[in-house]
Amino acid sequence: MNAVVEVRDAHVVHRARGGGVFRRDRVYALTGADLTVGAGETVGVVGESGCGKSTLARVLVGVQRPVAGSVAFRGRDLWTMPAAERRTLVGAGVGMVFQDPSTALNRRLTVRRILRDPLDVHQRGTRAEREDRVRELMSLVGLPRALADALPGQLSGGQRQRVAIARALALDPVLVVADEPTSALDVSVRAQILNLLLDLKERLGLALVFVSHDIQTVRRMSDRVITMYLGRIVEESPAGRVTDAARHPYTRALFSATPGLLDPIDPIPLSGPVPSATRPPSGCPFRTRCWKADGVCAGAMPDFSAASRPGHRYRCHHPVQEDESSRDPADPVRQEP
Ligand SMILES: Nc1ncnc2c1ncn2[C@@H]1O[C@H](COP(=O)(O)OP(=O)(O)OP(=O)(O)O)[C@@H](O)[C@H]1O
Repeated sequence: MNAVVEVRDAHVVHRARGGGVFRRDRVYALTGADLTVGAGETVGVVGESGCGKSTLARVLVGVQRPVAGSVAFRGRDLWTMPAAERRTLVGAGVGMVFQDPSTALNRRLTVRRILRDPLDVHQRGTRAEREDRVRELMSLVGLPRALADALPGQLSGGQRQRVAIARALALDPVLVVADEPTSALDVSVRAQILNLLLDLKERLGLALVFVSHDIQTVRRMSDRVITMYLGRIVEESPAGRVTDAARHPYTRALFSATPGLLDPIDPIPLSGPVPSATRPPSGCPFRTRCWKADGVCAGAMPDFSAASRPGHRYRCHHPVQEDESSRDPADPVRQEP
């Protein structure tokens, strides 16, 4: 695989929010993350709220420095190069699309200025060429030219997200990272924005990392699905088979709870809350909610095992069998953190 970005054993630890200067709690937002995104592929990232999806996205685009581990963009280690070089390399090579275009766009700038800004900052072409590029970008994302002088507040939510996507594409990136790009939009325009992203990805040969709570959408959009739980990547599987071939109990449970599957599977209810990211359980972090967990799971987080299909791997001591359709009826054995 021709790698665009490679994250190796990345850890991100935050100081817990609130609690004043004497509070020393640490939030383990990302632990030992390994991920390679290849040229032209779409990688979906799923997991419950707070599991570290956005943190992983921020690490991928070089705005969050891991406390340990490495991030290489097109083969170059981002955190050993000077900051200015990193900003130029990532600024031109990666586009980022955020959840809420109302806050991601400067309210005082016209569409034209918003789209010209990255071209000005990176000094791309002459002024006339930049204006041409702005028109080209607007047409690429299906925005009428008449909107060039509009302010974000004069646009609909869908149009604003089109502007945000056009801005992300301004410098011809090789990778676009979209973090919940449709969750702030009306249901009626979500499909249009998703189709636009897929269409652009195909036309421009982009790699796309797609972070979403919407598991069905991730499955439809992606070549590969990454499942995260409490700061860890627990499974990586080809998207087409994720509902029936996933081996990690958490991936199975997550997808089983998704309405609207073509082939519905028996729902696997997860009991109990997600443990705190300030005090993750020892061993496998999912063990406190897992019906398969035993003492082994409390001891250590297993390394990745390769499943039978290429591109499919998981970290679990007691993986679900591929033909195991539902939760084991035996009483769940849950371990205390
Ligand atoms: N700047 C920060 N300071 C302290 N804790 C943080 C910070 N950013 C994230 N966290 C914590 O790190 C963990 C991972 O957060 P992250 O936003 O990556 O999760 P997420 O899966 O994207 O969540 P959501 O789906 O709700 O957006 C959470 O426990 C979150 O509260």
